[in-house]
Amino acid sequence: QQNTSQNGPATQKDATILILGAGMTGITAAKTLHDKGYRNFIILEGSNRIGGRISETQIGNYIVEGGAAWIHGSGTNPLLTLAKRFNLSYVATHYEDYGVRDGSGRDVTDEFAIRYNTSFGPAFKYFKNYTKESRAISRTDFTIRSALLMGGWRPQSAVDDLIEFFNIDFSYAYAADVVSGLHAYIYEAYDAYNTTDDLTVNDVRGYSHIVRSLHAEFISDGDQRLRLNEVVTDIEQTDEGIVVRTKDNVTYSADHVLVTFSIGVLQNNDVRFSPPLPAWKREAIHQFQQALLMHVYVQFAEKFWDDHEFILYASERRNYFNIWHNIDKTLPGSKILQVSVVGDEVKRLERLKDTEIISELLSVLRTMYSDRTVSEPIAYNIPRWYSNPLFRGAFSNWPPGYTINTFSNLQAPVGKIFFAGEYSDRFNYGYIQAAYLSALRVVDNIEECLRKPGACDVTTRPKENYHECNDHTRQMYSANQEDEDGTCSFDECPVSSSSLHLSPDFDIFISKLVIAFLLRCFIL
Ligand SMILES: Cc1cc2nc3c(=O)[nH]c(=O)nc-3n(C[C@H](O)[C@H](O)[C@H](O)COP(=O)(O)OP(=O)(O)OC[C@H]3O[C@@H](n4cnc5c(N)ncnc54)[C@H](O)[C@@H]3O)c2cc1C
Repeated sequence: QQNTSQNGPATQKDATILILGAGMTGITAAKTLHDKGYRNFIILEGSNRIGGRISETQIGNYIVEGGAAWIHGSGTNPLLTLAKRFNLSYVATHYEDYGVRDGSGRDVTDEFAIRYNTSFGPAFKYFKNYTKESRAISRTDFTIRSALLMGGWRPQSAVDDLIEFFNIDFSYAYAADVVSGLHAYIYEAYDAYNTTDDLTVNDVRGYSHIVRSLHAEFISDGDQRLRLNEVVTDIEQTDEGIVVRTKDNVTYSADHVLVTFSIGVLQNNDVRFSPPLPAWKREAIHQFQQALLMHVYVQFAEKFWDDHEFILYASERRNYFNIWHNIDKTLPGSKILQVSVVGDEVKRLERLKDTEIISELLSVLRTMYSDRTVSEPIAYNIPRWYSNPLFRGAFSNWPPGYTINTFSNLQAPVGKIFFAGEYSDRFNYGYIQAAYLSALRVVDNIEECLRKPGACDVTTRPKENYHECNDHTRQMYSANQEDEDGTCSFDECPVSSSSLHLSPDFDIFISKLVIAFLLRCFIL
């Protein structure tokens, strides 16, 4: 491959590995490669900074988080370990400290608490148990909505809608109807971290201080291996290697490429692959979900709102400035409110002018506080992630019916093009710890490739028929091979009769057939 880079080192290829994207995934991957002794990499980042969707922004004299704002899960969460290592400042999030107002400005906090305790809370518990049980016996997928319904939750009022929105939509940025119940692993991840707590970041250096600190541990300022403002447009893979082209028509050549762009960027075809990605990979990418979330920050001269950490608005219009986070609690004296919306409402708002958005949210605040004076804000900040071609949304979500097999395809490399990012960690997808963990996983895979030249030359579809390994699946299928990630592959043998249950006679017939088939498998 000819070296056509304008400013690359004078080697046959510009680098052994090109890392595309300098968010948490890209920087963690580069640091891990560095620590393992692989130093011949180049990081290409489209924006003028590192950190990606971890991005602080200024409002008045305060620094707030336009993207990720929470450490989801304390305890042994590896993200918290990083936060502690780099002295990031954060405070506990008190979701239980809330007040609720309705569309007439009435305080309906008690009604909210009663409905939560008597109906939503038990149904939510039911859903979590049902999920665990369903995995243990390999049930097919279901939506969070169906599990909540089975648990007895039937929202009937604006207050009920708000309870659900605060507990489901505010986490997933999708409604319960379109989130996989079977693959809602985050609660188990919390269990594994031995925590139920979230932490709000309130560091003047911004949450991205963690990414910058990781970066500073292995690369010094001015090191040419990090190239900012390089928007990748094309990735071409040939037998000789991989060539990456940028918007400014600069090309970089390498043996391996790690793509860390968001699932939204990949879905939007912002980057062309040549040859095109195989169908199994495109299917895996396009069927996953990119959730939309927008945090708007407004600062006022005087604090007029209730003294709770969360101020909730029970509106007849769901997902319309319902969740207000009182930043005055996390940045005392700031007189800042953060309001969050998700989904299609984000698309609508991102198309409006800032002043139009502020005017809408002010009218909501004036409805909630009809008895008080709500003056114009003195400052505001409105991050737009959905319309930014480098992000195309906030974080990933696992849709109902999306299988573990397809998820394996989502993680899998295509030849020597590797993929990682917050969407590609099975148990923490969506969160920053997922970005971090996915980088560690993918570096192991790249290293295997580097150690055994030729091992990754062929583009193969990953194994079929993945199921979670447990006693039930072992009984249902014959040949199995347990993988490190806890999945089993059952490549050849059929489902046993126990799952069919048509009639006793038919069951016996099928059993005989299965035994004959298993014997054949065994002999072969
Ligand atoms: C509003 C919002 C709120 C969130 N809240 C939380 C939270 O509270 N807690 C939490 O844990 N997570 C949260 N997240 C998710 C979290 O930010 C992500 O999971 C994580 O930062 C993703 O890191 P990444 O490196 O995988 O991807 P990214 O950060 O997206 O990094 C990918 C990089 O690739 C670059 N790039 C994209 N396209 C190109 C191109 N064509 N050429 C070159 N470079 C390109 C981008 O500029 C970016 O820097 C939130 C995200 C948003 C947007």
